[in-house]
Amino acid sequence: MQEVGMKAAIAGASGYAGGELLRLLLGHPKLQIGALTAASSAGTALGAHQPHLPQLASRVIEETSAATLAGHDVVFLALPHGHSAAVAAELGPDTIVVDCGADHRLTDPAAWQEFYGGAHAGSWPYGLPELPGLRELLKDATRIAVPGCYPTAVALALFPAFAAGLAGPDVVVVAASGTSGAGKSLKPNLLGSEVMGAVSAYGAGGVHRHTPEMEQSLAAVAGTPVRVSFTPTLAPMSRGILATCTAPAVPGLTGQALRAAYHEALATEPFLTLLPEGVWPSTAMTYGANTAALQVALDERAGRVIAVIAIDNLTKGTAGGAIQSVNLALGLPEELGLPLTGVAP
Ligand SMILES: NC(=O)C1=CN([C@@H]2O[C@H](COP(=O)(O)OP(=O)(O)OC[C@H]3O[C@@H](n4cnc5c(N)ncnc54)[C@H](OP(=O)(O)O)[C@@H]3O)[C@@H](O)[C@H]2O)C=CC1
Ligand SMILES: CC(=O)N[C@@H](CCC(=O)OP(=O)(O)O)C(=O)O
Repeated sequence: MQEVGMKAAIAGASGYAGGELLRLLLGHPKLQIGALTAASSAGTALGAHQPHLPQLASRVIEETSAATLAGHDVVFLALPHGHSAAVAAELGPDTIVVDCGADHRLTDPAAWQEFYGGAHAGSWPYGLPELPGLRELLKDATRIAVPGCYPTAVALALFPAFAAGLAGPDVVVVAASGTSGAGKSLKPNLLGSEVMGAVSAYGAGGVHRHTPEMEQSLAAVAGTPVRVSFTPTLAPMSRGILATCTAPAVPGLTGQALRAAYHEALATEPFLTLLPEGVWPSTAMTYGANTAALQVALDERAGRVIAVIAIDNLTKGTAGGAIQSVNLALGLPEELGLPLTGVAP
């Protein structure tokens, strides 16, 4: 694979995920920014949509088509669900195609049908290198399915417990997300006056489309089916996810053994941090960084493992995670061009 002067196109360049891809790619030493494409904003300057990226302000957005995306080493698709498969099918097998949407994440067509509906496009290597076995799979991959933002948080929070056989398959997750998780288009529950000054639940009762994706990842680690009860909430912030994930503790588990398992699983992971004992994750710790901040505890009274994680939904939860997987696929250092530090306070 060529290593210098590689070009990346971004489809969906006017959106939130596209904007975060561009922000990170501007600092990537091996990937140059090629075509920028979208839909209704085609023909307009990027500066009208991503004013925080002045270096690219005069670049003109093109229509999303096989022709505009051709001739790139990497194509990032940051399009609404259901729009990636047709575009990807027209791109050559040597192009690395990265789907930031959901189209290629689920391996089970029945789960796709239940939660998304319509034809299942098939599954691609899942872009979460930290999960057992996936880092190897992503090396030399030419098609990559970027995980959903909530499923990224939940899989990273619980994989150490499942990999060590310390948790049972009855998972409960309550997670708060910033509003950028919903994309740029206007939605009634996302108007400023609905969001400011309030945290609200939505998509509860087993209906959120990220549920089967969480179950798929955790089952692969556990080697047994896993059930997830997931309740998302919206928090009055633009970015960030804070997920509290719990699962039954295996009999006899001690807090010390649980912590040791997390310590071991995370020790060599460049983007994952087990916080010092007593320090709990906050979304501020990972703002704009491709990192995850974790804490774990054993609730002895309830007999449950409690794992809390913070990520930035647009960075580790989408664009940063996507570039991390592309680095692997290109044989580059996994951390290349990716921020490892948050912003404080
Ligand atoms: N936001 C997040 O935290 C996360 C997002 N994702 C996924 O990334 C993808 C993009 O999300 P996000 O950036 O938030 O969404 P936005 O709504 O912010 O942006 C959508 C982008 O897609 C373009 N677009 C819309 N319809 C079409 C079409 N028919 N053909 C080509 N381009 C089109 C839009 O262009 P135009 O402006 O011209 O209409 C825009 O650039 C989605 O699949 C989303 O689920 C994944 C993980 C997290
Ligand atoms: C806050 C908010 O609305 N979040 C979105 C999920 C974020 C997202 O982009 O989902 P994908 O990764 O599947 O694209 C939601 O709950 O539908």
